[in-house]
Amino acid sequence: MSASPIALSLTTPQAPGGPGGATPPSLLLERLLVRGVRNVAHADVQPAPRVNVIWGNNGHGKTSLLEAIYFAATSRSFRAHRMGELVQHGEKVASVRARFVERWGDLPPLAREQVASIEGRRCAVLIDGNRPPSLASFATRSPVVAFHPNELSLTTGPASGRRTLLDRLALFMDPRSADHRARYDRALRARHEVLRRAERAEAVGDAEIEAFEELCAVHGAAVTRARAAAVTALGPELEHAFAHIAAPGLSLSARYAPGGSADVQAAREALAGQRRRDAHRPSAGFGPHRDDLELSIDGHPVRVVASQGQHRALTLALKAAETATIRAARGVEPILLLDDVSSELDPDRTEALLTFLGTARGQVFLTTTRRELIVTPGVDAADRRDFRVQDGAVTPLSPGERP
Ligand SMILES: Nc1ncnc2c1ncn2[C@@H]1O[C@H](COP(=O)(O)OP(=O)(O)OP(=O)(O)O)[C@@H](O)[C@H]1O
Repeated sequence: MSASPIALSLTTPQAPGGPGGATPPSLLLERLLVRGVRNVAHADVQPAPRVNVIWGNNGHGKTSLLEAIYFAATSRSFRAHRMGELVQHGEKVASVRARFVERWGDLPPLAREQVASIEGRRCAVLIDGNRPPSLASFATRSPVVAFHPNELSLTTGPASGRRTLLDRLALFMDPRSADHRARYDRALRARHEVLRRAERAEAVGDAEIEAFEELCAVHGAAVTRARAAAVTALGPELEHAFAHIAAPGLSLSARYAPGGSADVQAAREALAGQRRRDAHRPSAGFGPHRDDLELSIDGHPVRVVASQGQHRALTLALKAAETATIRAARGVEPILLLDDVSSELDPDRTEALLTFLGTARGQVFLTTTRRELIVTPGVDAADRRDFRVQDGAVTPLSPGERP
């Protein structure tokens, strides 16, 4: 198959005081030690500050390496349903140790070591040897944005994917939102259980139902407010990114479609009024677990009017907008993790994505099976490093080894 090289229009950031002013604050992963993450039994990686190309054949561990970076930064995975999936078969523990450095112009760099590990179902995290106050505070320290092929269904798939996107943004804009979300989910499940017991004529007091509804109303309203703020911040970034990536002249709009209410009293009343019906449904008919992010092109829902190419462009625009929104909220360039983007996209769209993401000026990790396609003409040799992944072993390649 013949394919044109993907020109990554990245540049090496200017030194402080150079053209364009001070270096933008950025986050760098300087070193990564991986133990027992999927098929990567052991890896010691020292990435370049700008572009890192992770190259290898299918099924050799490229995505697992990206997943390890994501895990060290967020304590989560971008693809696992259960975190235990990351633990290498036959092992008990998976762990990743990462040295992150924040650079803020002329100020001395801020370095820290983050460790994330899983043992059984337990996930533990440390920052410089200390437990952070919460997983949310851990996840916001080192912002990363991952883009992997599954996300190509972000605009066509279920609303849960879009809610997850909003929650990631909300986390950076208001770290307490993650706690509200967790408490809301627990209260919602508990209310449902109580309603079912009541339906089976078991003795359930109104006070018990009201207590759970109160928790649903309070934490649900907080989730609704946080997601509404996330959509307000995301909207303009998304329009800008879409205009850049898709054909010009199309107007894109994003609207928050809440399934609940930001008003606690209104939420209380809605839940109380739906008890009988909710007992027979898989979940409550009211609340932020029913939220969606509605996207439309020229006033028509994207589900109905968008072509396949436009869906892809829109997904890329969502990731670019996520990056910009997190950058604005956190104040540093997020690290970008791009998994096998080129295999799913036509060359024009891929180039558009990479051109757009190139303006982000942060550290980039990307996986590919075709290393010869990734060309980075604006990047100094010292700012790019390529790694080969074979049977879970990660080896740096010298620049001379480039095809
Ligand atoms: N818990 C696990 N323990 C050991 N191996 C695993 C585990 N989970 C997945 N694997 C295997 O790890 C290998 C690497 O998977 P990975 O998705 O990282 O490959 P990849 O190089 O990104 O492939 P592709 O290019 O097809 O996306 C696969 O062969 C997979 O079956």
